[in-house]
Amino acid sequence: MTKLSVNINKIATLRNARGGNVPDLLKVATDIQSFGGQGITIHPRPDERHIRYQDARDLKAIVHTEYNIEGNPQHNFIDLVLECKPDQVTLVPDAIGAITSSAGWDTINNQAYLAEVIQEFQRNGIRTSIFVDPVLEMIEGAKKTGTDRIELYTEAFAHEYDLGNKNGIDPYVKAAELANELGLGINAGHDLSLENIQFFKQNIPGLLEVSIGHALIAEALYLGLDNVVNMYLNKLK
Ligand SMILES: CC(=O)[C@@H](O)[C@H](O)COP(=O)(O)O
Ligand SMILES: NCC(=O)COP(=O)(O)O
Repeated sequence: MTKLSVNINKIATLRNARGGNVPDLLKVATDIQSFGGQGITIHPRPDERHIRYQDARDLKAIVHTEYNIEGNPQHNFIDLVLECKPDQVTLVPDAIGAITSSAGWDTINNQAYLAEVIQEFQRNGIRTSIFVDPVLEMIEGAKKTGTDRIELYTEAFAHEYDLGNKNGIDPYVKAAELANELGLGINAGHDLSLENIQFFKQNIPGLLEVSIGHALIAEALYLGLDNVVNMYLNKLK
């Protein structure tokens, strides 16, 4: 089974545009779970342009499905995650001020650093996942960090799929096969959508979880949040 974790960054973007509490992030997270969403993902960025650190704390009491916090493990982020104790932390090598995530970890050059941070989270009972490109050396490197899971960075797949090129899945299939062989759990995310999710799910062996935000919230403008969550759940069966 592949779990759907809904990334609610864009709800916070909308809220922050007016400085009040509309839409109410905590209510949206509650509703997504009652609609069937199997997890909530947030990616607090250092400038707090969408998710604020206080949101991460407040969500702890609200998320009764799987709580996943993503981010670059700088000191403030590490402290926040250790305080919130989510079910899972996903480490992403974002540059400060990056518009969005744009690359996976170099798991070879950052191996010692990642291993140290991962151990700290695991000691605190938090499952770890690290964001990686579908490159075999990087999957092997991920294994050596001790992480529980990897998150395959799916932007390249989504881009190729949009262009009508289904071969864009090939590196992801090879990466997933290797991850399965090595005993790494597999998550995936970035630019997944109602258009491409079923093809991705059907081709990736052992896909445990997808986190989807940007497209899902945009689709909900036309189709409604309840409906969209259930459309994803059907495609992930
Ligand atoms: C790791 C990943 O691919 C997504 O979480 C992405 O980082 C979303 O962040 P933004 O909503 O800030 O674009
Ligand atoms: N980890 C990926 C994620 O949470 C959502 O990415 P996107 O759907 O907003 O591109």
